[in-house]
Amino acid sequence: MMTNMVITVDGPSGAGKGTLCYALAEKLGFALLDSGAIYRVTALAALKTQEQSKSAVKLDDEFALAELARNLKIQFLPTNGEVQILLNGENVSRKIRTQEVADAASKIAVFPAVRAALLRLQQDFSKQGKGLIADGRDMGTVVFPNAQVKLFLDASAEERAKRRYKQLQSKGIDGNFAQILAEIKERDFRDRNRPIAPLKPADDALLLDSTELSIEEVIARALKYIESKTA
Ligand SMILES: Nc1ncnc2c1ncn2[C@@H]1O[C@H](COP(=O)(O)OP(=O)(O)OP(=O)(O)O)[C@@H](O)[C@H]1O
Ligand SMILES: Nc1ccn([C@@H]2O[C@H](COP(=O)(O)O)[C@@H](O)[C@H]2O)c(=O)n1
Repeated sequence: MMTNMVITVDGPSGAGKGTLCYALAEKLGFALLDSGAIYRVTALAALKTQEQSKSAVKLDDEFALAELARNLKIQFLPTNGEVQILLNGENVSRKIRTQEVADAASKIAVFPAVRAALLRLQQDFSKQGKGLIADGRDMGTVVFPNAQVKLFLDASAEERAKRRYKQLQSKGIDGNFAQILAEIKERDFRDRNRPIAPLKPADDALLLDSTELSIEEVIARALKYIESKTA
């Protein structure tokens, strides 16, 4: 495998991108970019300014959000097989996973100035002297258009909501299935219909529908495709 190889994995929320990307990074010894986490941290930073009443950055203020994104003090710290995410030195790895932050992330992600402010930060992940697995919505279309391998992982909204529901249950949280499904559909709609970098497969991406596939089957198919592209 080439040391500067980039493999992109795009798709909607809950399709299993994070699970697949983590497995691929482990298997191939590649670095990992969780671009959704970057949008989530930016959203959290904006929400935090609203807790302090002065200079609050609103979620519809494109240019204040972009300024915030440009000055983001974000760190990714590999710790015991996981990556801790720090914002201004504070570990926000758990805080960014709430539904409130997910929603806020998808609202601020519609703005071109915010996306432009975060572009270089994401592209720099490919400069670590090893291959990169990039997880997101526009990895294959905008951030790494020249990636050697592109995957688009999908699943029905109902299946993705079931997965989220189970995931919450496994953490002892009693979710509401109808509400989870509605939130997934709402985020899908925003991500797919925004004018800039909408969620869609790159022309040269392999489409993988995981609705009927186990995690192991998805990983096996992805690896087979990567091998076929790099042989
Ligand atoms: N093929 C699969 N079959 C069943 N469950 C799956 C499958 N792939 C992933 N899961 C489970 O679905 C849940 C969501 O997966 P994951 O977090 O990888 O999705 P995602 O696409 O990264 O979502 P997001 O974009 O919102 O971060 C996890 O609990 C994961 O274990
Ligand atoms: N490349 C990306 C990645 C994410 N987003 C937006 O962030 C939201 C949260 O992403 P998760 O993958 O962590 O769920 C997502 O709904 C998108 O709106 C993006 O625009 N581009």
